[in-house]
Amino acid sequence: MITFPNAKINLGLNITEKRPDGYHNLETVFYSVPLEDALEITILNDSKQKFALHQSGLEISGEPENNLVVKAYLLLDREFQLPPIDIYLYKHIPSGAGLGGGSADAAFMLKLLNEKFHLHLTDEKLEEYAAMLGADCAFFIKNKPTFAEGIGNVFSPVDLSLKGYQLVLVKPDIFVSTREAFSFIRPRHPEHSLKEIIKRPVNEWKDNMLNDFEESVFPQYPVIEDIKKELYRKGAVYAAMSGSGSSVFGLFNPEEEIADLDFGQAFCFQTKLK
Ligand SMILES: C[C@@](CO)(OP(=O)(O)O)[C@H](O)COP(=O)(O)OP(=O)(O)OC[C@H]1O[C@@H](n2ccc(N)nc2=O)[C@H](O)[C@@H]1O
Ligand SMILES: Nc1ncnc2c1ncn2[C@@H]1O[C@H](COP(=O)(O)OP(=O)(O)O)[C@@H](O)[C@H]1O
Repeated sequence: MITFPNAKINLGLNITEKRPDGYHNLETVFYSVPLEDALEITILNDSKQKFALHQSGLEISGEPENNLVVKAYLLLDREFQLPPIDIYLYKHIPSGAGLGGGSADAAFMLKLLNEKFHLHLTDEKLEEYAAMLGADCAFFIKNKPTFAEGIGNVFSPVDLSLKGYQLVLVKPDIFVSTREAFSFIRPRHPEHSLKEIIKRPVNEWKDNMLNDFEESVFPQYPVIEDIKKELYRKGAVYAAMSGSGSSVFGLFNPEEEIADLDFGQAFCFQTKLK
């Protein structure tokens, strides 16, 4: 059985408070985009091992045991004693990009196991498991436009469609650690809630919607800011860093002719949103 975990972008991100547990409260809107990994599982007949992870595509740092798809499998295996499986992961979503690729893989693995092994878990239950694997992981269970608050795990639906807009995603060869990006932030409450700003027309977002991580990440990596400026020069109606970086996305009007994009060696993905 195969599935295609997709990336997300953050439309606005305000870091409002540091909590006693070291985590931060934030406000953001998660929006799914069709940049996808491929994830397949088959039953493993060699019962000496619980799982075998076969990885291809972009490299993922760390040991297989720390891969979030494995953590997702082991989490459900503890509860439901699942058969051993082969896991095939084709990685296309860059890591350390603020695109939630690892979190998407984990959430899609939970959904895949639920379906393959007829576990009958509801979306709400799957969200509970996903939240144990990463702060933004649960978003990918329903995978619909979502306003997130708390540590990024308290959700409400957002009535928003960017259908028809052209998306350009650029990821320079820079890995931003989410943990490190948080450590440079001075949290503050925004003047206007993102919940209100997101309801305004896309062409008003530029002057109103902020990603607070830009303030801490841009001075450290000016290349990332340059990409954002270039996207605006090319006619983006809105451009911003996604999550804690290092990817930057631009939204272009449906009829806009985007000319001569050249981001050198950076990973670049372009699509019309559906
Ligand atoms: C902040 C966001 C916004 O989208 O960044 P991106 O990962 O997308 O860049 C996400 O919510 C991130 O979610 P996720 O990447 O799952 O975070 P986790 O693995 O749970 O946390 C990584 C580290 O970031 C810090 N962290 C994370 C979330 C949060 N609300 N406050 C924090 O301070 C903690 O130091 C934690 O150890
Ligand atoms: N399946 C996976 N895909 C990507 N990264 C993974 C995966 N499993 C574990 N990781 C680890 O998670 C970290 C963050 O990856 P990812 O969630 O893709 O980035 P981001 O938090 O920037 O959206 C990486 O450093 C990587 O080592």
